[in-house]
Amino acid sequence: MDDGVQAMEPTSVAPGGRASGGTATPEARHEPPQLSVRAEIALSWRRSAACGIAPDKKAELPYDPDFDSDSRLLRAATPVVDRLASSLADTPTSILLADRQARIVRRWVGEKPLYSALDNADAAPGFAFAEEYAGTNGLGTVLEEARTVAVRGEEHYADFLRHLSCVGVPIHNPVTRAVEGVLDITCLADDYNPLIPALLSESVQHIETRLSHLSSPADVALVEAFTLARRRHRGAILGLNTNMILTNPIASGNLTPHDQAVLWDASTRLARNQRSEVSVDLTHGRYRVRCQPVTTAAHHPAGVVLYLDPIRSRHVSAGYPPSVTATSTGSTPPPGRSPQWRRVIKRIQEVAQLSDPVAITGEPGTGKLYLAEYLHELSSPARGLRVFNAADPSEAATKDLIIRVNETLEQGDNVIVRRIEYLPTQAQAQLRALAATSPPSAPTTGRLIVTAQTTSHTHERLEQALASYPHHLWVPPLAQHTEDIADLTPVLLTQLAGQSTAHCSLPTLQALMRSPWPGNIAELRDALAAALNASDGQEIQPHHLPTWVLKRAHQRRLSVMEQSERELIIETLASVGNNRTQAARILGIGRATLYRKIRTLGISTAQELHIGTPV
Ligand SMILES: Nc1ncnc2c1ncn2[C@@H]1O[C@H](COP(=O)(O)OP(=O)(O)OP(=O)(O)O)[C@@H](O)[C@H]1O
Repeated sequence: MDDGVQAMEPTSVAPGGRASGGTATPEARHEPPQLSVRAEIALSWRRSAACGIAPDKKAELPYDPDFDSDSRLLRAATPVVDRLASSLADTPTSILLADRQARIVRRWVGEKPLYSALDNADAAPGFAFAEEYAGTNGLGTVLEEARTVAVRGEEHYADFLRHLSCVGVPIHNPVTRAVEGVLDITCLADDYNPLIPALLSESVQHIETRLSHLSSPADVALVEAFTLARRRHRGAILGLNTNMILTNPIASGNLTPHDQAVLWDASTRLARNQRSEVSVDLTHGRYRVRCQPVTTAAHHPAGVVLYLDPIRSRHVSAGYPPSVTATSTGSTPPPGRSPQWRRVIKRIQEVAQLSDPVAITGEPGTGKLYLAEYLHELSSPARGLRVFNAADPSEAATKDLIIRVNETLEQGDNVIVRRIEYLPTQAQAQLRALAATSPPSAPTTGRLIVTAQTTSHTHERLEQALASYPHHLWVPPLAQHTEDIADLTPVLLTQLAGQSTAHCSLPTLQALMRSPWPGNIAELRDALAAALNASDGQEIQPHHLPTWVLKRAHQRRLSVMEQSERELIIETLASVGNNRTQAARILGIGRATLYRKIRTLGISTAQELHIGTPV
């Protein structure tokens, strides 16, 4: 009988030491014969093996019971599945509803004995069955394949699921066509009924219709505008709002998540400056970006459609002038492609051709030392480099410091003196005098570079001292070049993790770009260090970021009242591990009110707290 599952040619396979077909035994699984399994199962086994899943060990599935019980998926699915469940009551079947992370958000169980079979397999609300944790199964594999999949008994990759058979059907968002979740029927392995897929498909159709009625007017307006734009424009197009990102094939093939974050930032700046066009450097070159704001029928903002047209090829414009590329100097330019940052790099590049002393100033943590070291590498990499810190009490004996700086310069090594604002006026004058006596004409003498923290309150004497250096470079605060955060984060994460496996998801980058960063790059680095710690070292999601970052990263100007309410909610959620039931109780409001506030105060729209799917 046609069971509604796409027919597949059998394949001979034994992935991960896994035997196949209905004859596998625990022993045979370790020394498997090459048997035939359906191709989709074989593929899934290969993925499971590649994830390092041990078939004979019970998987440690991620467990998070604190999901949004009022999510759009649950609201759309519950009445439909209630009806299906009542028609299946007293049958040996259960129905599972999972979100797009393959986490079970609700289950309906027919006959009572099935409870223990499901519980033994952790098939209960809160547990996530993504393939990377659970191996081949009727939830995670459906999400991987984005289509209906049946997994019968021994087709499961892991032993702890082999007493069950299941079929999962993906639930698509009718507006975006993205998969929103999975509806699954699970039964004991021998109770599999080939009618199940058809039964599920019908229910899923009803759920999708209900989802379309629940879609936000903003999402519907954006999808409509994007669909229209697709027909008219041959190049890359993006549709963006805080809930979703839509791309045509040219855009999805060419844009990295970083590019998407850069474009998101560009569109925000365009809106702020009421401009409609900007040039942006992306991974594959420079693009002219035109921005079309989209509104709902009621004239509320719904997002933007961005049209991208290439200006030059990657070879000409790599975001940096060719003369500062890694190959020309042996050093990598500090990351960033904003006009402000490029100006800094260009100045360093110019100054690197000379050997005069240089003063680098800026707010705390803007990367002055990093740039000073880069200047050293660009100008005279063969020389040694010594860094002195005037703020360090152990180096504060200024007389010694001046002597040691002098000696080092005379030896021909370059010197960086950090935080010279800590030096007494007289010592600053001595340092300046040293600078004056290390002339460009003395090729054997090292180069002096000083850095100082300056703010709007910087003392006039320090200003004068700095002005007397032949070259004075000012480093802009990070708030003035937040678009560079997309380029900075991978470099900072590599600095922190020692390797480049970790990366930020787009919502995380969006949250980072919305933050004001009074402590500049040093503070961004601290935030990423904390996030890295909280994550699994792979993908950093907004909920991994420290709450102080999230608190600042609001999207719209809130009133003072709203702002303090927002902070209170974030703090309360953080204090109870993001458990919304507890948070609502502490705050003395109902859960539904809390969800509404989370949404209206812009806490969850970028999944900042990982407290459910944005709606
Ligand atoms: N452009 C950059 N790219 C990558 N990492 C950077 C960059 N700028 C700064 N960092 C990192 O950020 C941290 C702070 O930078 P740095 O010490 O250079 O700041 P600073 O302005 O000299 O600080 P201070 O104001 O305390 O003197 C360092 O860990 C540094 O490695």
